Amino acid sequence: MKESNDKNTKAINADIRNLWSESIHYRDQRQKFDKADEIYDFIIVGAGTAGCVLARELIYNIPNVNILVLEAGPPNSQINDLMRLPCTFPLAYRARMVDWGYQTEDQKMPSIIEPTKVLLNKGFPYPRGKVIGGCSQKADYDGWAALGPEYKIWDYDHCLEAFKAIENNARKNTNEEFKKYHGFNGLLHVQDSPNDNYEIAKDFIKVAKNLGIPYNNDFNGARQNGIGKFQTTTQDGNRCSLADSYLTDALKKVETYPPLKRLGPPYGLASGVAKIVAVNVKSSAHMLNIIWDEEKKDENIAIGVKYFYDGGVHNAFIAPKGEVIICGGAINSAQILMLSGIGPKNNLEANNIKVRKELPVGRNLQDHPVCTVTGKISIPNNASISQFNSWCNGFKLGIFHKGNVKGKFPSREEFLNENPDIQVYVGANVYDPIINAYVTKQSPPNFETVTLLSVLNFPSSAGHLELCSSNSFMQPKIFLNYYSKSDDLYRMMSSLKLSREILKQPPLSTEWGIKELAFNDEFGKWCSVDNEMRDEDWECYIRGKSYTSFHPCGTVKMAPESQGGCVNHRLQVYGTKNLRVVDASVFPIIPNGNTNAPTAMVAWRASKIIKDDYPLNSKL
Ligand SMILES: Cc1cc2nc3c(=O)[nH]c(=O)nc-3n(C[C@H](O)[C@H](O)[C@H](O)COP(=O)(O)OP(=O)(O)OC[C@H]3O[C@@H](n4cnc5c(N)ncnc54)[C@H](O)[C@@H]3O)c2cc1C
Repeated sequence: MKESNDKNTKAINADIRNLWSESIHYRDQRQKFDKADEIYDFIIVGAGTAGCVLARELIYNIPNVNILVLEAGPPNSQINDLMRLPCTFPLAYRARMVDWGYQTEDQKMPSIIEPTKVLLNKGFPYPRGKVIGGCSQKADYDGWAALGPEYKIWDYDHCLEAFKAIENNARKNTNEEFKKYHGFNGLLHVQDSPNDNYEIAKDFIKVAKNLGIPYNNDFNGARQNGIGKFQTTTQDGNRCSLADSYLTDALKKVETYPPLKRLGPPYGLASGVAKIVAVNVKSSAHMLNIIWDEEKKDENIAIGVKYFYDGGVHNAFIAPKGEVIICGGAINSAQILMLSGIGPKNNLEANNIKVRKELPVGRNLQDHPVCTVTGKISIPNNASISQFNSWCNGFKLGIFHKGNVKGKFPSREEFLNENPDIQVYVGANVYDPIINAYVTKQSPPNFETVTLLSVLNFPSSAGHLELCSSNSFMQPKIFLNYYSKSDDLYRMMSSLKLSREILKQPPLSTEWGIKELAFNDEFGKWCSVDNEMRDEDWECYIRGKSYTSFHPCGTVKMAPESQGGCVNHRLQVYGTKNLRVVDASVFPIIPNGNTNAPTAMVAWRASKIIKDDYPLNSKL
């Protein structure tokens, strides 16, 4: 008898699952909910990296909950392969539909080399994914843990456990050392670049070796310095979105609680007898602000969210024990809190927003600035051209080194230092905005380029955000403050000097005929004397050509309140109840590497914390 009941329940669940996935497939989320239906255990705002991981981990690990995920952008299926190919993603983020279209502010700054002069950091487009799916060092996370005794849950060992839990590394024949640092059963797919055994890559490695840069076959292992091939978050050569993996998996769980009995054909589901245990994703649903419990005004209890969807404003509420979890990314999470009355007093009052809790939300904006050196290739024979073209599929090689704080060419010790602070991407016909603008104007482009793109992985400078309206559709002002601290400028300068030197070395300069571009030619004139770049020329070059590596974070800093924190070690917003922020905005210190995996790591760790707090809440 029990067995037949179980079978019935399974059949019903399968039916519900099919209906559910069909409705998601057609984005048919337009059914009207009445207020009673708009109650969820968790409301997650934002289906980017963090939101997708969190939704999946919560639905599988906390029994019998339902989750609403609100995402302002469209489902990622709408832009298909543009998003998925490693080489075309720069085109995807220019697609208005999937980008918030942000722009950073122009900033005048005193020159560091010649303090009497004022130089301009020009504003530039600041892409932030608006779509479903929207390597670090030990020292990074031990730095987080050093914020206080209770922050130990964010030390390197805890974070490594989370990194390994989310990773699905496809490398074959791995040794014990590799297994110490990598996971093989998670949903974040990671693989070596396919078909990357190109002669030009080998020549870059040879040149680097001659300059004293060691080879590194795993930047995400024990040691980060050296030159080597990147592993990327791709599966079968396509970029791997967390929506494809984590959110899709989350949507597979659809059950009822308590389990339903089949009452009669076709489904016989009596209304009101059960709750659907599932993740409900609403795309094109823009959260406006938090709904607070007005009866207990002083306690700042979040009870739900207000959002714009399907042409109207809707409310969604949380059930007892429930939480609102903001995963809107470093710009939007800060903006959402500020719009809801949590932030710097002056800025909120200037925008007629009632201050509920004064916190430095939007400060501590950290990012990895990028600057490039590009060379033009004169391919010696046709065979190499085709080989070169196939190498153009994204960035293949990385060089990690310590930058020189006096701006000099890095020393051998700096190459051997195992805590590098600069990452150089090497790629062909890739993203150098100035050169690309010229090359793409020509049809077909009449030359090939190779770009070395230096990223300041551990910047000292921090920027901030400012709200300029209480309208949630208006972008906040973004002040990046790149190179406001001198060591940032000098370290970047040292890396660009290295890149320039690499391109001058044979066989790159001889067999590949590489000649640097845009230092003193029709594409750019930066040398004030002959072909020499003096430090003042480098400063103008760096301020004039730098842009973002798309890694903003830190604007809702996790730290004790006395140290400028906005959320505590459990990611709860100070001075509020039922409200957490889980995404790149909580990083207290920017990770010394790309930010996607660390964000997924934070979300995975947060899911454990939220699970631990869930039964505790119920006793209150
Ligand atoms: C073009 C580009 C390329 C990148 N490439 C890499 C890379 O190669 N490697 C790497 O490691 N990192 C890369 N990054 C960085 C990485 O994507 C981010 O660090 C990571 O996505 C941050 O995750 P998040 O969850 O904090 O925010 P996001 O992934 O940005 O997610 C936030 C989500 O919240 C939604 N949202 C915001 N506000 C609202 C609202 N009011 N209502 C509803 N929904 C809202 C947004 O639309 C978005 O989907 C790249 C970023 C960009 C923009």
